[in-house]
Amino acid sequence: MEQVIKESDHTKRYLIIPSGGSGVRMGAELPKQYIKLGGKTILQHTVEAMLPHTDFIILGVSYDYWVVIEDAIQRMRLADRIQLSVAGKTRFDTVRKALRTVPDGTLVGIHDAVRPFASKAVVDKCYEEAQRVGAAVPVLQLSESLRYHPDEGAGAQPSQAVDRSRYRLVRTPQVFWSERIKEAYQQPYQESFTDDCSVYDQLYSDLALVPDTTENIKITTPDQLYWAEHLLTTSRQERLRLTQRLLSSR
Ligand SMILES: C[C@](O)(CO)[C@H](O)COP(=O)(O)O
Repeated sequence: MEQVIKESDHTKRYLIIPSGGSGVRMGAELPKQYIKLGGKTILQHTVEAMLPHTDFIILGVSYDYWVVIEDAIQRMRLADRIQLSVAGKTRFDTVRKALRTVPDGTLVGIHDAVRPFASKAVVDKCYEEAQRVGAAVPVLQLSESLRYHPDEGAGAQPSQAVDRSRYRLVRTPQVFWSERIKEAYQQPYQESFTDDCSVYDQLYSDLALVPDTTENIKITTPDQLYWAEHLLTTSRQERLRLTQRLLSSR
């Protein structure tokens, strides 16, 4: 008999962190998730930040870093809640492989290895909203103007201003009913799949947008390392206090 999965079944929280990327945009010798900030790799910061909000974490790791990561995990608290899965050649392959280990009828988030600053409130809200509607993603409103830039080349149209209020920047963790995103990841890869929602969109339209905080940056380029170091060395309370002081200064 076919198993019927209800909305209320989606309570267990899985999280996949694809960590097989090479990080060419950072221009460092190591992939960006293995750069150290405050004595720990960015990946370790991300795992430590996400563990309290999830039941199981699956790290998609390439064979080159397998032993090092396994060793780092052994020394972490709650190591039994983390498992490794072999990374593929692309992010899409890595997520597809890791999804094989996730049971149906659960919630599964997919989160960038280089986003260690997702807030507790936003992560919880993404899992809660995904449980309710099927999928949820943190997004940020734009505070700068936006232009549409058509393809270059002969006969190209000029660039155009667009209405920024209709657009959102898309962040992670992106959370789904596991059976839905597993089904979506059965599709062949397309270039338009820049994140997991774009894979999900092909089959489903139920997706909640959760307002994100600006701090949940993806550490991609060298200048973002400064921000990351600052965010890691000050607590949220300290930053709020400083902001209040600056706002009230004359
Ligand atoms: C998933 C993502 O962070 C959403 O904004 C983004 O698409 C990842 O991009 P990358 O080029 O794979 O780092």
